[in-house]
Amino acid sequence: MQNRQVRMNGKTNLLELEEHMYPLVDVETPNVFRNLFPYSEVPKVAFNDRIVPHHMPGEIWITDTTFRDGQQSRAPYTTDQIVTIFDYLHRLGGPNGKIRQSEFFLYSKKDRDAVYKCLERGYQFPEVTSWIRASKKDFQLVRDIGLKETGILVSCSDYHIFYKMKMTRKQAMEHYLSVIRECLETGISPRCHLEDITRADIYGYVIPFCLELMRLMEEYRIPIKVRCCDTMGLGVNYAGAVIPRSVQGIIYGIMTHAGVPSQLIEWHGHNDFYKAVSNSSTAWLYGACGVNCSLFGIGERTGNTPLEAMVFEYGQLKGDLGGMDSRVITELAEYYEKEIGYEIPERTPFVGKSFNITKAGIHADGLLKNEEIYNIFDTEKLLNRPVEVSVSNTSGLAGIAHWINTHYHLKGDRQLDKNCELVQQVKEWVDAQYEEGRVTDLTGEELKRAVDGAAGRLMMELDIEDM
Ligand SMILES: CC(C)C(=O)C(=O)O
Repeated sequence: MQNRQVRMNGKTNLLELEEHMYPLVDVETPNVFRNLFPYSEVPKVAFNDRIVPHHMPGEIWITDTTFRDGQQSRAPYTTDQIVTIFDYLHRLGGPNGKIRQSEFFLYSKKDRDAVYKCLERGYQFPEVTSWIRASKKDFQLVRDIGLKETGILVSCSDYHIFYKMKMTRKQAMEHYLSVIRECLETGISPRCHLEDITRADIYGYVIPFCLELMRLMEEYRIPIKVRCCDTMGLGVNYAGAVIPRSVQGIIYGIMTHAGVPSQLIEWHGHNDFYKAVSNSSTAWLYGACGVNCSLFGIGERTGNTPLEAMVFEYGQLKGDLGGMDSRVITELAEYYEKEIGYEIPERTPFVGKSFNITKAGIHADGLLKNEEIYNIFDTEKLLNRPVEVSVSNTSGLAGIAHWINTHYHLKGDRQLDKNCELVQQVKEWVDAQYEEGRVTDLTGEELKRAVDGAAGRLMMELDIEDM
């Protein structure tokens, strides 16, 4: 056992690093954890009931990969679109830089133009960072552009080391360390993307490798980040699950046994098993300061951790939004739909058209009495999206009354009661539509015409301000 001091950002952490306890285990044949990943069967979760303590850092943040992993899986954005989205991210992240960084490709002239334009904005946050091929020429490029940090791919499972790179663990480790050394020599801070960490040998490869990274960090006095990439979305957050699938087990090992400080640990999730959000929150809870996300979760296959979801995870874990302006999420959703032509599935939390629309009449009745009964929070205040009802054959009088009150901004004693004559007349019209065989919801335009018609017949002034 050996004591070692690691100094970061002027602070000194005395770490008792068990350096000799975690030598590289240079196996002859790949360990693909067949017991957990039988391939022709569903993956398995095994438990050893080792409980990892919570260790949420005082400050946590979000980093963005909309323009890297996000863009890998869709048609490229134009330079103008990138700059506009970057502006939105800046506003969303607020003055405390809760959206701390955004990463960009530097491959083509178009990629670099976008970087220059975003840098010209002069924002402190999100900090522009890069993703490159790991070569001396590209490190120089990062430096010439004026960036401080770059992502480097250091795939860590035997699936990648043996099958893709055709190397042994020792060869892969030596190769990565020489590339990272080159990066440090250029004065650029490396962000090491440990691809496929949830299928990697954590104590036989990942921790020995991270120990080496921490040695290099001491030698060069340049921060080295460790990004834990759950490439196939296989991470789980169940208490007592075994590594490499246990998110908390991975974070704990890297922090405690490899001595990587929390501010240099990031989680990058994928949503193959619907776990991207809960795994990212788990990474925060157990010691990672950063979670890497993309807007609306757009990313490879089933996507990445949706950035907008982590805004609300942040709020729930920390007690407030830390200065983030969550209403910008709605502006971004509108921008994606109208300007980029990306259709957000309507039931997507926080941004889909239906996320706070209730259809059942019985729920609408509750909403009419008090909107808190059927709304997750004040969606009008936090997202500029008032709770709504959509009108169909099941909406009933309450649903129709709620629709009119919302769409005509009728508040307080101007609100219509579900039993009033106007609501009854509109309901008769709605019922007639479905008796004639209609099977779809009524559109806002159709309802507005029906309401205006009924109000005219009743010579009623709704005294409204239309939406
Ligand atoms: C390419 C790697 C770094 C990645 O994004 C992932 O593992 O998901």
